[in-house]
Amino acid sequence: MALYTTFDAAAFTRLAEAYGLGTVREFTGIPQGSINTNYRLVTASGRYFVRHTTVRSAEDLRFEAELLALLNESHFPSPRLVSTREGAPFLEWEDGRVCVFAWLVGEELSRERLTPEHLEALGLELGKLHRITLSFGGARSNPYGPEVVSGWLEGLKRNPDAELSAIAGELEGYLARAEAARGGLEPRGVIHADLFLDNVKWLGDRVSAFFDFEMACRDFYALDVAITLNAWCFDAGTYRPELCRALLRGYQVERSLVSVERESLFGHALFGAVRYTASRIRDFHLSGLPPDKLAPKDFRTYLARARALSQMGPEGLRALVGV
Ligand SMILES: Nc1ncnc2c1ncn2[C@@H]1O[C@H](COP(=O)(O)OP(=O)(O)O)[C@@H](O)[C@H]1O
Ligand SMILES: N[C@@H](CCOP(=O)(O)O)C(=O)O
Repeated sequence: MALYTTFDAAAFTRLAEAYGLGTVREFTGIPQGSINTNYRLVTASGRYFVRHTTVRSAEDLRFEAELLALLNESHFPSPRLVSTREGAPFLEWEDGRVCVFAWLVGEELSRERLTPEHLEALGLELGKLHRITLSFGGARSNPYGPEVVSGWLEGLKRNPDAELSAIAGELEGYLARAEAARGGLEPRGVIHADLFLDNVKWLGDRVSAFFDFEMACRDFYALDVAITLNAWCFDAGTYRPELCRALLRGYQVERSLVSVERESLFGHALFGAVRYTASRIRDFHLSGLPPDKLAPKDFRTYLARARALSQMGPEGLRALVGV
């Protein structure tokens, strides 16, 4: 979320009043995240995660709130969104919209600690998410689909930094290859769309929550699997086969990939690698915020994924992940 805006005690007092949270005790900015401003808020009634957005629409926030309500009802490990006193899922506040979540317990895992057991558990929960949300009626298309990513690359090609401009050209080639290798009549439904290490809390070896559902939308299930694979199973320039296989093993306990999804996995992974290389260049590399306000995320590690995928090709990826 980062810290794009600073809020003072008076603003948090107004917020606590609107939500009925009791007296404000402390509030601290959180530099992690990307496009929102986040705070940890402690009041007389407990600890909360406060997310202020200037980007998301009321419809986006309603989709997220309704999805979280279904996940909570289904006992899926997910955040509890706190409603305002008037029962609304968000509030127009400080020139944007704010959501308040109960503070989550657990810890985020670092890459060095990941084991196949973690990936199997993660895959299982991702499969459950896809299964549970079959009954969800909300509509939201992917805000970061191929047309949007292509527009980002167009813009980056005009960047005065020759290296960035050359990378944008390289990414356009990967995007075209990805688009040719995915899609068609693939199963679609509700996906998280941003399942990175810093969006999952763990209690021991158990997933205690998937969170940050702000990018959740309707798109290909296999894209969610591929985004997760890229995020969790690539380290020091290479995909780790034992982690990839464990992720797919866990996922398929809940939901088997159909043949067209196995074939498209490469296209989704390459698309995901391009999309996150480009968004990291835009949101982090070019942001201008110092690290105490925006914890940096390296676009080169995503470029490395795109290059590795491009080299291995569809059959190489299928062999690697065992599908
Ligand atoms: N409900 C929560 N409880 C505790 N910590 C949270 C909660 N939501 C987010 N965080 C922390 O804040 C960080 C940034 O949140 P995140 O939702 O990923 O931001 P962004 O949407 O900007 O990427 C997370 O990595 C996590 O450490
Ligand atoms: N997960 C993305 C950036 C989006 O930030 P998040 O904090 O909302 O996950 C990345 O790592 O590039």
